[in-house]
Formats: sequence, C-alpha cells, structure tokens
Amino acid sequence: MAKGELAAIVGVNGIGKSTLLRTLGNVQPKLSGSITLNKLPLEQHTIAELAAEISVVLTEPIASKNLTVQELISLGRQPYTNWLGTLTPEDRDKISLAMEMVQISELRSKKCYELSDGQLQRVMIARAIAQDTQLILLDEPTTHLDLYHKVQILKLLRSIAHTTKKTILFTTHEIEIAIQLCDKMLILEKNQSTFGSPCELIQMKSFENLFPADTITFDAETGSFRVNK
Ligand SMILES: Nc1ncnc2c1ncn2[C@@H]1O[C@H](COP(=O)(O)OP(=O)(O)OP(=O)(O)O)[C@@H](O)[C@H]1O
Repeated sequence: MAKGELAAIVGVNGIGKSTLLRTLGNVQPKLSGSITLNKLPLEQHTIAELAAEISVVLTEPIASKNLTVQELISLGRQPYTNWLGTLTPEDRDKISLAMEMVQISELRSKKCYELSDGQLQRVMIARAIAQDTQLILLDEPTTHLDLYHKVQILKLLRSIAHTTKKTILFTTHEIEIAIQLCDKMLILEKNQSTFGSPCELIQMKSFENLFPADTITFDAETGSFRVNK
C-alpha cells in the first residue's frame, strides 16, 4: 500500500477480514506468509517501533469508558511518553490537533460512556491520529452507525489519508460506499483474492461473484448491488 491511500478489505462473513487486519496490526500471530513493514519483516520490529508505526482500532468495546474523551485520546501518546505517562507540550498539541481533525473538540470533557456510537468511533479515530503512526488499521469502523454516519466516518478517513498522507486500511461490509470513497480495495475470496482501485476491480468483474448470483447481482454501471426478488 502507498502513503496517503484509503483502502478497504471486503468479503463475505467469515472469510477472514478481521483476522487479516489483526494479523497485519500484530494483534495476533500470522498463520502463514510474510508481512513487511518499511522493508523489514514485521516480527523484526520491536513492540515500541510498531507502536510508533501502526495504530489499530478494533471492534471490542473499550474497557476504559469511564475516561473522558481527552484522557482516552491521550492514551494514543503512550508510545512517546515516559514511564509516568507525563504529557509534553508536543503531546498536548498532537492530542488537540487529533480532536480538531475529527471535530470532537467540544466533547473533550465528556465521559466516553456518555457518547453515541458515532461519537465514540470518532474518539477512537482521534486516539489513532494522536498516536501519529504512518499506518492506521480499523476493524469495521462503521458498525452500528446509520447510513449518514457511516458515510461521514468513511469520508473522514478518506480526508485524513489524503491530507496527512497516512495510509488507512479498514474492514467493512459497506462495499458500495467503499467503491465510492476508497483508493484501493482488497476483495477476499476463498480461492482468489483481488486488490486494486475500485474502477479496476469493476472492470475485472471482481464484485460479480462475491455473492450468489441468484440472490444478489452487481451492476457495474452504478457500482451497486441489486437484490433479485
Ligand atoms: N487464513 C485463515 N486460515 C484459517 N482460518 C482462518 C483464516 N482467516 C480467518 N480464519 C478463521 O475464520 C473465522 C472467521 O474469520 P474472521 O472473523 O476474520 O472473518 P470476517 O471476514 O472478519 O467475518 P465477519 O464479516 O463475519 O466479521 C475465524 O474463526 C478465523 O479464525
């Protein structure tokens, strides 16, 4: 993946999207194959190096909902703080900037348990931005959100990738929105997975066999799926 790209991993339930994302983020050990980050195998990076290179936003509910928004986002600075977790002026600037980028500055003193799902998702994205890594990985960042908020979150990720030149990779079931907003997509399938720009994937007819054709067909003209009644 290149710098500044937004990319989605899509595929049917149980195909291995989260497993792949978690493996890339070093959250779980790989089953096979190799993962290279900055020309070095992932396992040759120290934990501290990885924390400064990759931030991961998972679907598990956070254990620390009693923290304020600002406190939770401050945890993103952990790879850079001393053992006491003391924040420097630079850390504070990065935390404020992260909150501004995802437009949650006014929520800074709220407790995380007071937030809506959409607001909490923004907070988790801000924490990843505060971690200041080149790569941000997110597992299903739009679950539980309505259509408007799904689009808002994915537009936000696109804008962060393009303006900060960070590389953002996420798993999703929102294939139609991803087609419209992503620079690259990986379609995971049992026998052959395909990776490319949404346009290339449409031209290669890669979306057409994703779901059983007697139930759902893909319309290449509109980049959308149709239900066969
Ligand atoms: N490469 C693999 N080889 C063997 N088992 C795998 C592999 N990838 C994933 N699995 C297993 O398949 C199951 C489903 O994987 P996973 O949760 O990653 O799928 P998913 O595509 O994210 O599903 P969903 O869309 O339902 O969230 C898990 O039990 C996982 O351990």
